[in-house]
Amino acid sequence: MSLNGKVALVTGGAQGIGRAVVQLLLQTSAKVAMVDLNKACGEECKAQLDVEFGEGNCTFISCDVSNGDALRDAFQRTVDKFGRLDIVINNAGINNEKNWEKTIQVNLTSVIKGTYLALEHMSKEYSKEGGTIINVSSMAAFLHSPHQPVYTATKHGVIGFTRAIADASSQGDYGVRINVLCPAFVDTPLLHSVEHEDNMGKFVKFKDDFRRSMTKFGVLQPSLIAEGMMRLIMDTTLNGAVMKITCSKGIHFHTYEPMSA
Ligand SMILES: NC(=O)c1ccc[n+]([C@@H]2O[C@H](COP(=O)([O-])OP(=O)(O)OC[C@H]3O[C@@H](n4cnc5c(N)ncnc54)[C@H](O)[C@@H]3O)[C@@H](O)[C@H]2O)c1
Ligand SMILES: CCCCC[C@H](O)/C=C/C=C\C=C\C=C\[C@@H](O)[C@@H](O)CCCC(=O)O
Repeated sequence: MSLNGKVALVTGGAQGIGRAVVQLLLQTSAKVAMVDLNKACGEECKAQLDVEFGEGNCTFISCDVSNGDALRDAFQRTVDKFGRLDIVINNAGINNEKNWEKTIQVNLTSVIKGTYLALEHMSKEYSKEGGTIINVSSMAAFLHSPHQPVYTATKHGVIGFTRAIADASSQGDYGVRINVLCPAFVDTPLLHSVEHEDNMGKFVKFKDDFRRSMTKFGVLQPSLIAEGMMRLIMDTTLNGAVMKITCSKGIHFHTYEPMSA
């Protein structure tokens, strides 16, 4: 399994799930642009990856994905540095029910913008060579919690948008496969943010419910989510697929009823 000659851009790549996929992409010989808001974490992560994989394979771009101009610039800088773009993972996400408008901006609006920018750089519509996009949703889109109403809404939105744009890609012959990934609970710093009133506002009172769900359903490691992403990247038959990753069923796919009149 090699991605030699391929270039990937991963948002939220400095930590958690994003970091695990950056690592796996480098292991499979892709060049990677790690796009993240957290400059200190991003620079430290890049320094470690340079030691492990050699300089010149990974670049860190400091960027807030909710700033449209900065996100556009991050895509351009990736192509300027590595000469092309083949894989885009719109992964950056937050969990903030207090500043819920920001949650919509980061988790949904930026995923939509990231998808459109990816298409500008990869779609045959723009005379490019094709590629693949993964948008990160959550099992919260299937098993909601009273603790995270707006987070849940954004993750539903990511699935709806991704399935529709994937259809547009296949019908419009864009040459770009676009899929969505829904992890259950994953052991990352984000998961621990559910404990805090600064993030959760009045919904913090449901944190015991949330903790019970974590105990019931278990907590996954980021490396398994990266493995799921690699499958979405490699399997050229997949477009508009909704991959779920849970402790009970591992990596599997959601099935939808065919539409009837
Ligand atoms: N951890 C879980 O249990 C879990 C479960 C399902 C889905 N997810 C989703 O997976 C994705 C990654 O989450 P994680 O658990 O790795 O979180 P994390 O907080 O560990 O990492 C997220 C990364 O995104 C970056 N980021 C946040 N806001 C940003 C912004 N505006 N611009 C650029 N970068 C930004 C952070 O700096 C961080 O490096 C998110 O979309 C999240 O909703 C997480
Ligand atoms: C701040 C981060 C929040 C993360 C939210 C997280 O993604 C929410 C997960 C919610 C539920 C997970 C449930 C997992 C259940 C499975 O083990 C299984 O029982 C259900 C399988 C259903 C299916 O795959 O069809």
